Amino acid sequence: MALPHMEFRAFVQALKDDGDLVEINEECDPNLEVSAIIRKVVESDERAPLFNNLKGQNENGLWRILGAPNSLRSDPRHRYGRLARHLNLPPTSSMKEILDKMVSAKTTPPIPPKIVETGPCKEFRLTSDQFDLNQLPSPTLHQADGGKYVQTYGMFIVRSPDGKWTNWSIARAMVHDKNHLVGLVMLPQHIAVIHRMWKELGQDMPYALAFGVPPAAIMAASMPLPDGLTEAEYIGSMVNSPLELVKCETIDLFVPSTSEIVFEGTCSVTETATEGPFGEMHGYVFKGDSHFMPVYTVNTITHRKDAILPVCACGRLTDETHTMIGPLAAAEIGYILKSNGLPIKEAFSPFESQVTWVALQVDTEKLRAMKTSAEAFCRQVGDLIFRGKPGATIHRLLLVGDDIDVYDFKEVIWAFSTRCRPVMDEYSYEDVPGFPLIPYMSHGNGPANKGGKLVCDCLLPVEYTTGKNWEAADFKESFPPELKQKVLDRWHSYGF
Ligand SMILES: Cc1cc2c3c(c1C)C(C)(C)C[C@@H](C(=O)Cc1ccccc1)N3c1c([nH]c(=O)[nH]c1=O)N2C[C@H](O)[C@H](O)[C@H](O)COP(=O)(O)O
Ligand SMILES: [K+]
Repeated sequence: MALPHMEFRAFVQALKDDGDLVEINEECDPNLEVSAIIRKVVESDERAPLFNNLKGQNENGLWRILGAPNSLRSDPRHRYGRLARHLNLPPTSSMKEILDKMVSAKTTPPIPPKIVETGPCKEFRLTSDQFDLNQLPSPTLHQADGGKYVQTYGMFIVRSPDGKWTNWSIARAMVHDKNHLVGLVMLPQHIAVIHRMWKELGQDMPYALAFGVPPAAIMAASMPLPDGLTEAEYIGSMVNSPLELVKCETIDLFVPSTSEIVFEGTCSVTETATEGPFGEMHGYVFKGDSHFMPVYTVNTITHRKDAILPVCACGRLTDETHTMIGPLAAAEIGYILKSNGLPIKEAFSPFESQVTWVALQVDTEKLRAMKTSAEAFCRQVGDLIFRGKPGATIHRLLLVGDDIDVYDFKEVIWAFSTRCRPVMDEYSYEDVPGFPLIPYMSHGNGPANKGGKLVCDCLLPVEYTTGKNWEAADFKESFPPELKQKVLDRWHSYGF
């Protein structure tokens, strides 16, 4: 068996070996029961549920469901263990180590994928008359959802008409009828950019939707990597070995050969249908909140025996939309700022902000050398991020000093609450694209797709000029080292 980051089934085995999997063999109903269990799991950082016995499974075991594929573990020492297993990192890895790994391939040469003749994803093949997406165990995730969201953790594979750019990304899709999906295709996402290219040609866009892909691939699929970059090559470089891809049956695209399930077909550039409502990443489902989105025809399904469909039952904290979308955008944002010469050390999207914020740790010594003003610096950061794609889902950028650990929300909210004077230290952006999924945008008082963004300066004025002129009134900073050591050494003998 391959390594966990390179084959989904090996990844599931690794979770089992880690004691991070609960196999449920009694029959479960994909209509809400499965998702209710997953929601309870992700709201308590419980072990990932593998549903082996779903109502509606077909004679070849199509399909089982793995819930919470990339959510959190309750043991603080292994908090991000599931994410670490996606990248062949130790389960004790920190979010910093995980995100550093995701940007590590920025400076190494791409490694193109290797095409293989066949693979496990070809074990079974169903033509469109041999399956009905409503009969297969497509899950309904929230009672107010507009349909069965079968696609929440699969990977869309689409290619520009000139064949130069193959984009891998996660975008949701629900069952429309026995052979059709309808899915969210929304700018500035690359799937929408490429969809438009085909639309201009007047041709439907060929797509593959691969479920249960190599975990390292799904991480890159969820990251806003640069326009034109082919994720397969980036991932190859990141894991330092070529991904193995196999040709689709009916279209000229390639999928990871060990994928659990592959849908193949075309995405219409003319036909739309109602998509949503959907219990979304910010934790809300608004009744009747549906939009017209493109229709995907599913021509063929190929799959492994007893294939596993990974499912993200998203909503309130903490599921894959929080552990991946915000942090991976933060990683790209941090990289962009650094490569533009700005003195940024770390970038993270706090879960507690429902991943609508990114906190940026500033190297204030380098900042002081810039002899810049707060306004100029904040505008430089805001212009670079809010006018670009990686910042699309982020509505607040918080600039914090060297003493603040951006991976620790208690630190971030302390700096924000005490060092950022409301309004005066905040720089607004009303003329940039907004993220319409956030309720104060979609159901708020202003335009849903424009503005509502801030750069919040949580650096005190001295941090721009002469440096930190305070001591934190806490154990760490308000006592001499030898006294602190004495207290620590005697802590138990005091009686604590
Ligand atoms: C991990 C995850 C990620 C997304 C989504 C979900 C999960 C689990 C689900 C399916 C659960 C929810 C869904 C959303 O409803 C959340 C969302 C996020 C961002 C934009 C729109 C919707 N979604 C999604 C998403 N991108 C979207 O274009 N429609 C999507 O449907 N994303 C984010 C998307 O993958 C990232 O932005 C990538 O950078 C996209 O790749 P590039 O275009 O940059 O190459
Ligand atoms: K991507």
